[in-house]
Amino acid sequence: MPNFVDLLLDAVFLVDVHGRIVYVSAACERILGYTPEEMIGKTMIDFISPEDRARTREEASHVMAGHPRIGFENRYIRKDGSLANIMWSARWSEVDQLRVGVARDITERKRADAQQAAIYAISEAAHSALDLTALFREIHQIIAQLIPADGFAVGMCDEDSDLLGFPYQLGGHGDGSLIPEGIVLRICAEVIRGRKSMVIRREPSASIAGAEVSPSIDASWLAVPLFSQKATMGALIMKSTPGTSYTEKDKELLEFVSKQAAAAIERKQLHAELVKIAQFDELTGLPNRRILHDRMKIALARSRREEGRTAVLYIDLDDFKQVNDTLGHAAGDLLLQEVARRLKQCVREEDTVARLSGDEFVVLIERIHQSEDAFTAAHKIRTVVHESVTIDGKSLRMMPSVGIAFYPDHGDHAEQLMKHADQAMYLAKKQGKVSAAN
Ligand SMILES: Nc1nc2c(ncn2[C@@H]2O[C@H](COP(=O)(O)OP(=O)(O)OP(=O)(O)O)[C@@H](O)[C@H]2O)c(=O)[nH]1
Repeated sequence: MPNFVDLLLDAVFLVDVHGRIVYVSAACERILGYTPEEMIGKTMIDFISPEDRARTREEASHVMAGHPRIGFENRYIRKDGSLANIMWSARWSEVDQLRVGVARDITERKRADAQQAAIYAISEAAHSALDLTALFREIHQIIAQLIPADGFAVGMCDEDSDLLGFPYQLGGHGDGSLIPEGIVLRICAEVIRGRKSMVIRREPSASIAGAEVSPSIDASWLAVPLFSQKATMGALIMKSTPGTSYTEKDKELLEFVSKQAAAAIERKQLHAELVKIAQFDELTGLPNRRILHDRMKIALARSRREEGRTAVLYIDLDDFKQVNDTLGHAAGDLLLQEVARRLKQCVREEDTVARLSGDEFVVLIERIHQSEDAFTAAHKIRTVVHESVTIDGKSLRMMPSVGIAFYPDHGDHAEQLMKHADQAMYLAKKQGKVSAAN
């Protein structure tokens, strides 16, 4: 074979009928780390990644049966233990009784393609995932395509308490339990605090945050921080499959993908925050008018189906303005929060307590058997809200006026019922007692 073959960037292999390498060009050293001398005389299949051996054997028989092929791909184990993705052009030479194969190293291209695909997939998931949990699940699946793992978890710092929690974790066998090992907590805390990725190989002597890793843990760990625009919001952590170890390359890959993952998580968190703002009253945390309207529509549809009754209680505090005027707006805010808390106490978990605006609240009580049930709730509300409350060292007593309207007695639709309950509340305010719509 003339020498110029050694100038080729691809490696040329000649393999005999028994699968033994009889010649390989110099490029094999650049691609696989072995010199031609180290490869010649060896069985080709032994260099192939075990998962790819069966289909490579099949492919070789096909070529040897006289079917030349361009584009077959498989993975080889390099001398340093890493994997090389190879694309082949091969044919069988009947005269020479040799398989001629040209091997192209496509590892970098594969990696770049996989990274690109992962980035697209993650930004896609940021839009399509219904909530954060769904997004974490998708991020896990996308990363699992790139880096094999037996377990995956997302650690997130709570912004207020600074505590580390694991909103998502999955063991490799689907049992969901990656975290029994306290090691996960320690690695994540260390990665977040140090703002630096970590690869823990399987050496039993490895120490994390001053603690010895148990020698019984037959796994390698890979963790990278998730950076938000402002701070480190959490970390991604992966546990390797038994017997394998993560490399610096894996770390670089996960760091690369984690940037996209962090952006997607941040976007989803912001979205969840906006949805919350749009649905809940900021001061009291109660559902706002919009959610009340939605829940009323659902409740009325259910009542219609079940031929049941639903009560709407319209509540307005008497002389609330005076609290603002005498003690200040901040004191008024505290009072409204306390009233919200007490109103929730007065009804069942499944009933809705909403704040309409200012000192106006609505309680929606479903599945009322008799009108008396709603009156009982209204009297309880008057009693509980009227109990004294201390604000800024001053003891106050509020009295709510409560008006009630019933489905189907006072209307079929939310708007009609609200109007009737509001009118009943005005009547109650005048009369100083609970009032029902006419
Ligand atoms: N502190 C505080 N006050 C608010 C808020 N929203 C509205 N208000 C005030 O709540 C008061 C409600 O007024 P009204 O219900 O008309 O007055 P009221 O004194 O309760 O009178 P009656 O309902 O007739 O007994 C107004 O002074 C508003 O400025 C809020 O979020 N915080």
